[in-house]
Amino acid sequence: MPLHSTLCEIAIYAKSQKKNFLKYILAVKNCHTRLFTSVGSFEKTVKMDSEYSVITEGKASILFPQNNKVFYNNVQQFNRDLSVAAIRIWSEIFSEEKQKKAQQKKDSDIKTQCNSSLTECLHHIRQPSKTYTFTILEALAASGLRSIRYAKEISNIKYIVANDLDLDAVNLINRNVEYNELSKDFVRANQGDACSVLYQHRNFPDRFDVIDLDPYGTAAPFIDGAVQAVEEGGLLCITCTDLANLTGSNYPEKCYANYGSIPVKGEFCHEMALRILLHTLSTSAAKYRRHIIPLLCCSIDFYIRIFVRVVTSPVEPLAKVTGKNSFVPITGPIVNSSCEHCENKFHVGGPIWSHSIHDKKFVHRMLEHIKESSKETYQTHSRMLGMLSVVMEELDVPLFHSLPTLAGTLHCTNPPLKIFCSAILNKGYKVSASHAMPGSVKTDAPMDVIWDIFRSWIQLHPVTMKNIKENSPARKILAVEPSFIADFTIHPNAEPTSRKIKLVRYQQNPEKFWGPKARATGKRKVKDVENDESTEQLPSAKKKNNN
Ligand SMILES: C[S@@+](CC[C@H](N)C(=O)[O-])C[C@H]1O[C@@H](n2cnc3c(N)ncnc32)[C@H](O)[C@@H]1O
Repeated sequence: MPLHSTLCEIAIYAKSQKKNFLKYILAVKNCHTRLFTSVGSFEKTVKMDSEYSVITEGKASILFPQNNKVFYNNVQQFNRDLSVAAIRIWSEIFSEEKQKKAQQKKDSDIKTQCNSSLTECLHHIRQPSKTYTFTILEALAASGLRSIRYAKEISNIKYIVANDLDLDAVNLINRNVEYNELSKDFVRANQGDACSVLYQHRNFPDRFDVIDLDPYGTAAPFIDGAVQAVEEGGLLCITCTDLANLTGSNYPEKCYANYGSIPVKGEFCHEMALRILLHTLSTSAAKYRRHIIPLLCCSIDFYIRIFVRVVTSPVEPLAKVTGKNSFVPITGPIVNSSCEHCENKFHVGGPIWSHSIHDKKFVHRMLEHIKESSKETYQTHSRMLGMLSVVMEELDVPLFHSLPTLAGTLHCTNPPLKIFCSAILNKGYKVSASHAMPGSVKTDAPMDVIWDIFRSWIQLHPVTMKNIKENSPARKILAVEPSFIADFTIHPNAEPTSRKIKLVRYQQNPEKFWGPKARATGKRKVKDVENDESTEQLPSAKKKNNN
């Protein structure tokens, strides 16, 4: 039977079985070494001699070497879905800003022209508003999947440079561009060191409007180039997977060498990792009279991903402003060498970015866009909705507490999250969860209020003091009478809407052995702890070193 009629039969069968044609072909590839497929008017040859498999993600179908030589990690689909949505929303805002500027210029031109000629005036009024196109650099592009998704799923792109150091990767990008029927002028495969490419494009008008850095491990070597090569108001999208360094699981020197900051081990370490990366970006940008505006910064699975705008401005909010052009240095340190509550020694960490890590207006717009989109557009749709909803609810204060750790310090039972949050709210403070950890407590309540709530809790649920060592933090904290008795009555805002309506707030393990391609060591356990969050089922407190 001729090959093309065999293929037709396969296609009809695949359709009747609601199977993806290409995936189905893959399943029968062992029967055929060479298949011709026709997609629309485009005829292409797919070599199916077990060298390649086809992976479909979003609107892109990627030929991917079976021997896994060029990096593909399907668990990162959430990263790519989120990036498509973020770039889409950023590009709308970028275009609106440009249109507004153009409109202002037009208005002033009209004013001038109308004074001289009515025809000129009408000509100006009738000019349609321009659509702004933008450029993207994916500096470490591997198979080109991400660039091809951007090309197919985001409007108004002028062109994309998909760069990789590895020649095999560049050949594969070219093959995939062709396979997806995109022009090589639209998605331009380029072989080069990401740093060189960034430095070659650091001056106007060669800069890129969007730069995506998605390396193995740390993005630190590329940051200096990226903050220069991004256009005014442009977008940096950065992944770092070196969380062992950023969270202090390795030697702190490694993090200091890469990011100029010391990590602190603690339950908040993943948010601290985000703030360390933002600190590095902001200090790098400051060298070039630029500063960063974080739009969305997320701790996800085994990596962090941030979306940040870069603008030119000499202002760095480091000193106290006392008048126009007059500053005094900030004062400090604001703490002693040991803790006033438990008398333990303070550990030094940072410096970190202490301003907002999300722009809520941006996140809201992104969330609205995702709600209007379907699971076909974003296969990780429910997770996107869940995470961004938690981000929207997140309080704008740095870092957070973990209830089990606080309870562990005092050797008491975990207060249910809802009851503990109610006590904070009833005392007049704000509270939320953090997207970075299930069961987290983000609050503007000071530490003495937190310990007083625990002291009140312990009055209702006493601890066995004989089990607590002398001179332990627990003894010191519990020796103090609470300055108020906490009100544990359930507060109407103690349960966030995202939990009430049962969104996927925190991710379950996406698949067996998930993580960075080289299996992570000491990786975080991320499980769906929705139930854990609501009542007493929080992860049990670690009985550690405190007594
Ligand atoms: C994690 S993969 C990129 C995955 C890709 N962004 C995606 O979403 O599918 C990292 C890639 O960076 C490339 N690479 C490593 N060092 C590089 C450098 N200095 N310049 C350019 N590419 C580099 C590797 O060859 C590899 O293909």
